[in-house]
Amino acid sequence: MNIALLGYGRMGKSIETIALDRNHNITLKATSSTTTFDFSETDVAIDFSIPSTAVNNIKKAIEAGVPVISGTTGWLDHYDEVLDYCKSNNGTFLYASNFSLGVNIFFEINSRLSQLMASVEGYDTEIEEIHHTQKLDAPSGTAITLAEQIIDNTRYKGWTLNKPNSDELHIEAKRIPEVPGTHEITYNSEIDSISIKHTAHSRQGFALGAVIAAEWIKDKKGIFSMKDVLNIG
Ligand SMILES: NC(=O)C1=CN([C@@H]2O[C@H](COP(=O)(O)OP(=O)(O)OC[C@H]3O[C@@H](n4cnc5c(N)ncnc54)[C@H](OP(=O)(O)O)[C@@H]3O)[C@@H](O)[C@H]2O)C=CC1
Ligand SMILES: O=C(O)C1=N[C@H](C(=O)O)C[C@H](O)C1
Repeated sequence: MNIALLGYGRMGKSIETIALDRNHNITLKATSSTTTFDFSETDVAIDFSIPSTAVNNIKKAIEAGVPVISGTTGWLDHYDEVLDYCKSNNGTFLYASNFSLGVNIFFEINSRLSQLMASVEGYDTEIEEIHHTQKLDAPSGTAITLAEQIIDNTRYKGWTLNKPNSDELHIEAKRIPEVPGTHEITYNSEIDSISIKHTAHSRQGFALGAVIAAEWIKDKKGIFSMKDVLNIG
């Protein structure tokens, strides 16, 4: 399979290593200085770029008739616009805030735990995410997905990075050098605490998940999620 990498930073390079190991070819390595995207030999585009350029990258791939998967975070205010663009161009698109198998299992656990906690009184919930200091967005896309699951199932009406009101779920975003990505959800009461935590030890899981998603989506049409790829949940 021929893969175009839209973004050739930490993730783009990790994806390249795994894609080559799995006998794929890289046809484009786009960075901030790339002026033209040549998709003529491309089967699937993988976007891991920066929040301000992700929408444009995704639309360019869709316009060229190339299925595109995006792991870039921090652009979700434009998510519906991208879905509309994909539908009106009969394109193929998949976004995941986190491509690792472990985190996608963690999403299922988080959803179930929040359903259980919904009927129990006396607990306050908090999410903590820790990432490397180069990360441009806060909170992480993964923390937003986790928060949305909790909000869907419990008394919380929204999330905040600031001091929360009683109906707001607090997300604490910490930046520490070299941390690939850690997410912890804690339910605290006077009596006890319940925590679940996912710790990425490297970027390998994110990159492998992205390549598996690209292999899966290659000849498909429509809008998909990692639940479709991994057949979980
Ligand atoms: N969903 C998931 O599983 C994961 C998501 N992420 C997300 O992926 C994104 C990328 O992360 P990471 O690789 O660490 O970031 P990096 O900063 O290492 O890489 C970003 C890349 O995007 C490039 N870029 C900037 N502007 C453009 C443009 N106009 N067109 C194409 N490429 C461009 C940069 O080019 P240049 O080098 O010239 O600046 C760089 O190569 C982030 O949003 C991060 O949150 C990260 C890990 C996992
Ligand atoms: O920027 C990162 O590095 C990561 N970003 C994603 C996010 O925002 O959730 C996924 C992962 O945690 C690493």
